[in-house]
Amino acid sequence: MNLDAILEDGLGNSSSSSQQQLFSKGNNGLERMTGNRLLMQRIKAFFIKRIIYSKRKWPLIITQTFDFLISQEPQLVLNTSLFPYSSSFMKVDPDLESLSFQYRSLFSGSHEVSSTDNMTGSLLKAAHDNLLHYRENNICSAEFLSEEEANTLRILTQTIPFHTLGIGTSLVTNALLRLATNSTIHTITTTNWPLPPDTTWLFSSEFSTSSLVYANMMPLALAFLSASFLVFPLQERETNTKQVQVMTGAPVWALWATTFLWDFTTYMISLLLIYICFMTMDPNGYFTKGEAPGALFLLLLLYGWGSIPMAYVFSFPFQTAASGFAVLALVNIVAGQLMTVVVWGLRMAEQPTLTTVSDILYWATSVIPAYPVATGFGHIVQVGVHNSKCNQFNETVTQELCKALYAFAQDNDFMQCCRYGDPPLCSKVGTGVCLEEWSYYRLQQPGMGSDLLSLFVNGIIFFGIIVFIEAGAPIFFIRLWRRISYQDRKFQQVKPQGQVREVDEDVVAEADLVTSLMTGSQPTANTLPMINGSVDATLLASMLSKQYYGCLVRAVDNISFRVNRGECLGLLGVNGAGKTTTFKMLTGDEVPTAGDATIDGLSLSHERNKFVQNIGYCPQFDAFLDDLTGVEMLHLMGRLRGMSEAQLRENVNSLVSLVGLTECAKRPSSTYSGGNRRKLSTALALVGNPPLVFLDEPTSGVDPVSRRRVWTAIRQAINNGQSVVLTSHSMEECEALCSRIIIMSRGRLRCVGTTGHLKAKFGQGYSLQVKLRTHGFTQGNKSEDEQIYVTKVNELKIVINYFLPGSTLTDQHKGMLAYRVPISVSWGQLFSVMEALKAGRDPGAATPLREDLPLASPSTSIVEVYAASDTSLEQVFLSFAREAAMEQAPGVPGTVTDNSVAPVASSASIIQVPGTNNSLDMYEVPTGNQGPLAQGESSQSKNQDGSPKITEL
Ligand SMILES: Nc1ncnc2c1ncn2[C@@H]1O[C@H](COP(=O)(O)OP(=O)(O)OP(=O)(O)O)[C@@H](O)[C@H]1O
Repeated sequence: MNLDAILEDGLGNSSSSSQQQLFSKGNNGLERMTGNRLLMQRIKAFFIKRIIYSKRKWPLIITQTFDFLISQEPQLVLNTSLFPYSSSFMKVDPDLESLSFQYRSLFSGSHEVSSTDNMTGSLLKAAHDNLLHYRENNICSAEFLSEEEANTLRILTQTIPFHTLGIGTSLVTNALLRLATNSTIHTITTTNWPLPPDTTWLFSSEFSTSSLVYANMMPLALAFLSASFLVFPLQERETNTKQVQVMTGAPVWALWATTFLWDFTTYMISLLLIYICFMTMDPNGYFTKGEAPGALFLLLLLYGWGSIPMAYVFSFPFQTAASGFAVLALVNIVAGQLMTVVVWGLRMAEQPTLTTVSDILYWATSVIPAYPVATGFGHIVQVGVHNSKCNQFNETVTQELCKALYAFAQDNDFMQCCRYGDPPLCSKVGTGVCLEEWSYYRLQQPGMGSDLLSLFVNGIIFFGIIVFIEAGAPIFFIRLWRRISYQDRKFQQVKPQGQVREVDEDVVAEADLVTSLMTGSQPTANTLPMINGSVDATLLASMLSKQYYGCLVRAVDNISFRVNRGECLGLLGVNGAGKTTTFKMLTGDEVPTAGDATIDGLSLSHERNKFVQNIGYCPQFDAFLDDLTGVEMLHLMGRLRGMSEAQLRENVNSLVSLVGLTECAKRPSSTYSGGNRRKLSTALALVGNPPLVFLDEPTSGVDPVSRRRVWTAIRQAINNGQSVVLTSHSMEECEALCSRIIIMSRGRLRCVGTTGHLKAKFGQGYSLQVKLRTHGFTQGNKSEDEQIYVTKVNELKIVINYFLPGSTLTDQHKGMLAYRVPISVSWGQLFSVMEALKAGRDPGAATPLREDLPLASPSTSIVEVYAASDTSLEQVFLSFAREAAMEQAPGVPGTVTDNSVAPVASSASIIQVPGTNNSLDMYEVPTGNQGPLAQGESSQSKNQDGSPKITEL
């Protein structure tokens, strides 16, 4: 089976009858793997994910692998050919004509040398004539001066172009060589080659500039390589993909272990390439002689062990891969380059205080792997330099040299290398010290033992930090801090914002029921009507609250509810009501400030991991890896949930066709439209049939046809016995799917019950929507039209209140009025009044005529069209939303936005209407913007039967 087949289908049809005992009958009739087989399947799923990701992200992998090559520098030969057109001057005293002749012979072709008696004058004139040409082409001039004591050869070089000093020196030395040999055959070539430098320092000092160069250049390359390992875990965390994977019950250590193994394997490829380069391109032999190759390999290996988990730790605090990568690369560069120079510089000063500071900095910076690897490179070079001091010449030359030095210069350092003779020659000289080779691994500097140890410890520390974070230690410390700092008590004292509302009796009864189910106590009389037979609840959420750090208001305030088995519970509320926060607490993403929840007895606060394993979660923002296709993501989640390959294929295929993803299922999800991404998120929550499914706005942005397909998938899950909690801003969706609904407002539960119950309780009567004509009353006079519109709207309100007694204005915009009409008004009455108004007729034709009414005079009707319907869930929802808006800004009408219309009185307004018998009638018009009818009507505005109060004067 090829790789693609494995990637798509997993390990193929490996389940056989003999393996059946490895499965357990899970929820909803699906068999789930258990024990080691499940663990192996999950590890396999994680690896497949990384293979696919790496396959799609090949540019990143290539960059990771070849990143170190950026540090290679070519060598540069310094001669006049670097400047195509040079012109310079030469001043020659008569005694040095022959030398100057040789000098001039080094210039040919486009290079020009002019003789002068006044060098300064000539240079100034050249600069004055053409400054640009002077700066860029007058690279070096020379003076050959014959003076009394000695002849002087002076070179005057430009400072702006690079390498002029080197070129000038090369010209002069070659002129001298030609003069000395009287031939043009021999030349001295001058090169500039920053890495590696020449070897003249070999005998001068233990400290080598070359080792500093290595210590600086290699970490630069490695800084980016190791920082790149942060990208994948950060993406997984940031997109919530990690959370949904862990919620399947897959052990988080397996996730990290597979991530590390994969990254380390990738790193090993880079390591081997770096290693081969060192072994093949090492002219000085620092890394190829003796123990050096082994030491280098170990250093690079341990750098991977230390730096990869450090990248993982850095993936936690950042929100985007770009910022995390940049900061980590910077930290690596500062530790690996800047600190190396600082520590070595302080040590070079050879002052006790500075040496102590340098030692402290050395150990402090060693916690960042970039530093020990940098010093490790330096130490390899230093030890190599030390060990090869005596290997500069072959045996014969060394012995001859030693004899000569022993005779004439016993204090020469090279005497340390004279180890032949008995006793060895080196032991007989004044210093009495024979050079001993150092081990690369010794702990004493410049051995690299301490560097290797630091890297090893780094790995353990960073893995320890990951374990610490994943074990929930931060949560533990947050709770501890809350307890120590009395935050819990302060939380209890926080008063809910806005006015304190009466709590609905159903909400109280639901909370009582949850408490009695959680504690096993007897249900109270309140709850008995809610228990229709026995209660079989999957989820119980009890007194959950969340107060975000630094916020005065609780995002969720003491809510209790249950979700029955095989039930779809709708969680409704306006933006910011606290729905997502509720989901986040129940999925372990946020820690509740107070309260607890259980799923089949597993407690959120005590068994968080086991609790969340039962949940399939479709978060508000899509949680999947964009580089994987829909099918690959579904396979990943199914495998993590322990499905066998055969069941998985079937389940995935059916979900893909159910939600309508067939066309794009095999494309990377980065190419999906917004609606298709939501469909995939829903399918991911449903795959593997988890017992409880949280769907946070699953169909936002999904077209109406596809939405119904998603509904079918959700209904199928409910029919399977799965429980679903759904948030949606589509009331149609909630009515179609949910058997019970809870409405949240400003963090609190406002009502709970079946849709029928909520409509009956909070939405009595009908809803009437009237679309108004806003112009066309005059012959195009806009301001007159406006005035007539305002008058007519006010008249219409009076008429509706009169002919449809008890109607309440619930909403008003320019061009629209919305009323709630009580049941006491019959459908027939409603339609005949509205039809008359629409036709511009007097509604008196349908009811006893009152000639004094303002609309009785014939004119163009303001009613363009109207619609009347039974109260919908949306209207119940809107009434709560309006109530919340009014609470937020008391005194400001919730949704009345039509400033052109005279505002509806805040409690009741009195409008005078001319009467037929010269008497004045006064109508009290009830205010719009009231809460749900069940919360009580204004006694001022209504009679007891609900009709408008009319007072005749
Ligand atoms: N991380 C946070 N820090 C501080 N406040 C937050 C945080 N997350 C949410 N909130 C606040 O908590 C309240 C509830 O937010 P939440 O996202 O739960 O609402 P919601 O009902 O899901 O809204 P929507 O329908 O827009 O998704 C809001 O006032 C929000 O500003």
